[in-house]
Amino acid sequence: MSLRARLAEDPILVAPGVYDALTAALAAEAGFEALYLSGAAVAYTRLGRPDIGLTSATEMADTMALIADRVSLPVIIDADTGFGNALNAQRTMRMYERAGAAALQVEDQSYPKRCGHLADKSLIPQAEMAGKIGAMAEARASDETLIIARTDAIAVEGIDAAFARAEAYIAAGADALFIEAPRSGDEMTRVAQTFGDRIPLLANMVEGGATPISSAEDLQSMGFSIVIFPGGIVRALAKTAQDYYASLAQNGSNRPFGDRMFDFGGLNEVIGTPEMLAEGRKWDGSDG
Ligand SMILES: C[C@](O)(C(=O)O)[C@H](CC(=O)O)C(=O)O
Repeated sequence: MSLRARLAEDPILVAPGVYDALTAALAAEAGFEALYLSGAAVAYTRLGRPDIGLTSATEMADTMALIADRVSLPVIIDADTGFGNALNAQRTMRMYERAGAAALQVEDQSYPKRCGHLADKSLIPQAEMAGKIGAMAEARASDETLIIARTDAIAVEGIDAAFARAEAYIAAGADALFIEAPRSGDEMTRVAQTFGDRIPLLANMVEGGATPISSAEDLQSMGFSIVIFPGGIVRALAKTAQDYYASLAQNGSNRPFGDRMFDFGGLNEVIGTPEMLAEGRKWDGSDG
């Protein structure tokens, strides 16, 4: 089923954040139907730096291609601002589509952008963003590659302006809508009531961010069609890594941490080592 068709159906699509082929494989194994390749998670892990527009389109496209080579799930990729004007956004669309993305999320921040849950954001004009969406729609090779239009206007211009921008982005051809960082349950409900029955709506759950955390079930009953948990995996892994290194530094051994980590065989199972070695033997001429 195409992502577009899936978004028209219940239940809400839960797309966990991933940032490389390993996290994508683990999320696929857990049974998710789609993945979210988070720009924040790539900045956190590849650069060890915040989500403030430092990562490049090429780094994201490379990551996307590695994930598409490893898992066959649809991937929603964070295209940030499209990395410039409409022409840059068209190039980003073509690159990400070739790398295997099923949907691109593009936002109306001015460059350099920042995480939607940080202060001091700024926006490009509404008409310029509408043009960017139209340009991306024209550049895509397949109409099944979805454009998820994000507005960051709530924190900058207020919720009414955010809704006006969202209307313009729908008119420009957005396939789904992402109104970033509603600040209360009440604002979440307003977003859902205004748009939920007209276009697939995305909810963004950032632990400790501006929006109260709700369960997928509650978001579905509000009227949302997709929920992403973009950075949760990095927050979970970073905490484990910090504890792991502290334990190793203190003990000079991994033994005290043993019940919190895979051993050699355990990780090999996860990454498919037995299957790959068997596949290699099938082709290496050793079977006679
Ligand atoms: C969705 C997001 O664009 C991302 O990069 O994953 C971020 C999430 C985050 O910073 O945790 C966002 O701007 O909300």
